[in-house]
Amino acid sequence: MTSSEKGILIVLSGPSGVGKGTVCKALRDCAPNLIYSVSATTRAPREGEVDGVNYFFKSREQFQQLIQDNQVLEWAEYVGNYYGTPRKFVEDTLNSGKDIILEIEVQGALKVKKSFPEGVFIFLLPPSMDELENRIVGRGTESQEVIRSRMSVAMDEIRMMEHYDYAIVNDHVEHACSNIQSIIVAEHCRKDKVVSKIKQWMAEVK
Ligand SMILES: Nc1nc2c(ncn2[C@@H]2O[C@H](COP(=O)(O)OP(=O)(O)O)[C@@H](O)[C@H]2O)c(=O)[nH]1
Ligand SMILES: Nc1ncnc2c1ncn2[C@@H]1O[C@H](COP(=O)(O)OP(=O)(O)O)[C@@H](O)[C@H]1O
Repeated sequence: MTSSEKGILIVLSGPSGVGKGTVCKALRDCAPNLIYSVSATTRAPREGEVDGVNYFFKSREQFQQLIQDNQVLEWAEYVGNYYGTPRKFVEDTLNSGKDIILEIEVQGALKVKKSFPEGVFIFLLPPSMDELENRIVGRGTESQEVIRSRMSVAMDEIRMMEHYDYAIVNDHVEHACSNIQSIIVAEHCRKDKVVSKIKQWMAEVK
């Protein structure tokens, strides 16, 4: 790949508890070249979460400063907290020709679509709403009240699925993972991705 070829920007969304984090973790094995964007958030860290690895944990004031300094590509408020994608890391990764995945909620994804219409937008669905609730309760990281809010947001999020290019049901993590991998492979085979290379060959033949 020449350095003039940009990487692919992949956006993965889906309701809380559907398994986005679990699938992304599994993707690290099956798609080792994929780069992960680490978001900034004002949400408190969950047990085991590490600053700079899972999120950059910020105060509300620090987050507002990031917005003011134009350092986030997009940001959104989700169930009382701010979440945003650091801009520079995404741009540098794409410019270096590497693919990057953003695991972000729907409002943010729609903002990214405006600035990166060529991005690939994937929505992760639960096998059923009951299973979604089982997963979010089973994870044991949120209070009953937060779970209720997240379940009600989930319905609105699923309605926004029409804005995405692909929908994947996370029945089994391995299936979801290999489907995402197949999408990435297919996107690399898009003719507009290879057309510049072909033009170069043609010019050399002349
Ligand atoms: N817009 C936006 N959403 C984000 C970002 N980072 C994470 N999110 C989303 O914020 C929502 C809440 O994330 P989190 O509190 O980690 O809960 P979880 O999805 O249940 O693990 C999820 O839908 C994430 O995909 C970001 O940088 N921007
Ligand atoms: N395909 C799956 N089958 C069963 N459980 C799953 C599956 N994917 C994820 N889970 C479980 O669901 C819970 C929520 O997953 P998580 O990755 O934290 O979701 P999200 O990041 O979308 O909020 C976790 O306990 C996880 O182990």
